[in-house]
Amino acid sequence: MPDLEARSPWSVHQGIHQVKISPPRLKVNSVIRVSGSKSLTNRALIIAAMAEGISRIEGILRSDDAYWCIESLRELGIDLAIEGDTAIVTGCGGKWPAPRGQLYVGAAGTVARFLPAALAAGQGEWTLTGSKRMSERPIEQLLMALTDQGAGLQYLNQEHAYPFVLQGNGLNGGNVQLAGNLSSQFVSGLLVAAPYANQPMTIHMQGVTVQREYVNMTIDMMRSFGVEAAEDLEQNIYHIPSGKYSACTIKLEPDISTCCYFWAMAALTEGYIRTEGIYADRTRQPDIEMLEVLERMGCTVVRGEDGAVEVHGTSQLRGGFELSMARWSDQTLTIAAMAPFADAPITMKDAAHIRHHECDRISAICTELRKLSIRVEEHADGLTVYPGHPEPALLDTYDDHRMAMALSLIGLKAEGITILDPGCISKTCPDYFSRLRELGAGIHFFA
Ligand SMILES: O=C(O)C1=C[C@@H](OP(=O)(O)O)[C@@H](O)[C@H](O)C1
Ligand SMILES: C=C(OP(=O)(O)O)C(=O)O
Repeated sequence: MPDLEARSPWSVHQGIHQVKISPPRLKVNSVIRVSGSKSLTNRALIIAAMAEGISRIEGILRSDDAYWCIESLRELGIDLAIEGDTAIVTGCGGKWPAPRGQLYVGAAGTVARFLPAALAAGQGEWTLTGSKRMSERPIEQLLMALTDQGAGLQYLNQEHAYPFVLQGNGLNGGNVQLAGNLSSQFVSGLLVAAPYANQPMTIHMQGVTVQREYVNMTIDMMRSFGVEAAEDLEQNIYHIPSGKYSACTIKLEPDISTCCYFWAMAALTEGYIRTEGIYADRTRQPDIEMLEVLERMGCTVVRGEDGAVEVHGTSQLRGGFELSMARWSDQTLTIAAMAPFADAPITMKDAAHIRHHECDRISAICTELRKLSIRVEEHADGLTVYPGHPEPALLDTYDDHRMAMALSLIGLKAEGITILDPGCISKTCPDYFSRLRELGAGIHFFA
């Protein structure tokens, strides 16, 4: 059952239980403007809230994940105005105006993992709660590190999990050990808060950090607000000097994870999609890797100097390869949805940690592809999908926006695809189905 409490006032399709997607009569052919990156939006909002001065963040994402970030910051006493897709944030210099409060993070991993460290750097006591799924997602390694750094933690249900009461006593700084094998968000959260520690901090990462590009996005955002964190890949450490963020005006890149669905639509329908505002050779967003895979599948991709990306689809998608999703695992589901239409099997691996995302994504996508009579093999860290003709089916989406958006792609090529709980897309892309309709797909909602 979806946790509807996590659907914010910015969510859509309330009371709609199913949506049937039918293939467009014509090939998609459109220019798409995608909203700001969810990951960049929540980084910029939290850092701006900690900064000295008033920041202007242009191109924010208006979705559930951003909404709960904004609401949490307002609950902390931050003066935060939203004008269209611009946020004006009056920073507190690391001293949260409201030293007590109830913070709800929804289903947003970025808020759930970034806020605790930012609070621990301050003084106060707050109760943090989240969606049902958030209480099942890993956060122990981060909370252990914060405890070592001086935070007080009282768990209200399961140990080392949401919900909990956090007492901020300031961060000690110095050496911190942290693992990144379950999520890159733990180190991102600690990095964001580290400048406000009582002394410079050195984070010693233990082993491999998944989706490490997101940590680079964090470091870049910190730099935009005036703090330079140093990364030593050899020693697997991050060193953060003491300091404060300075307010700035920043324009956020579009969300490339969302762009991937539209690029996939061109691939699947032998159509054409142009997105703008993305400099493919400069972005840190790891899902940009999708473009190379679309080329490998036979599409033509143009990476414009002007920030335009064009994807031209092909009559027959090519398969017969294996992909490591370690760097860009959010697109595992998108690739899996396209794979039945390739001419040979596609294997995705190195994505075990997505079993801890909005749902156990490997198990979920295998289950739903089998409902479509697609042959699929589940592996501990991924899956192999074989070519096939999806049969009509009613598909579950597990309260997971990426399950809903990926499975909907199948409806652009196969008849009879209906998915449950379309509103779950509100986590990062509330206008997804209206966009699909604009592109010519048949979209029929059922209460
Ligand atoms: O830091 C971020 O903005 C994100 C990090 C990744 O999570 P994990 O590192 O937990 O896989 C990614 O899947 C998520 O969509 C956004
Ligand atoms: C895993 C995701 O989000 P988060 O971890 O930020 O909730 C996602 O958007 O696919």
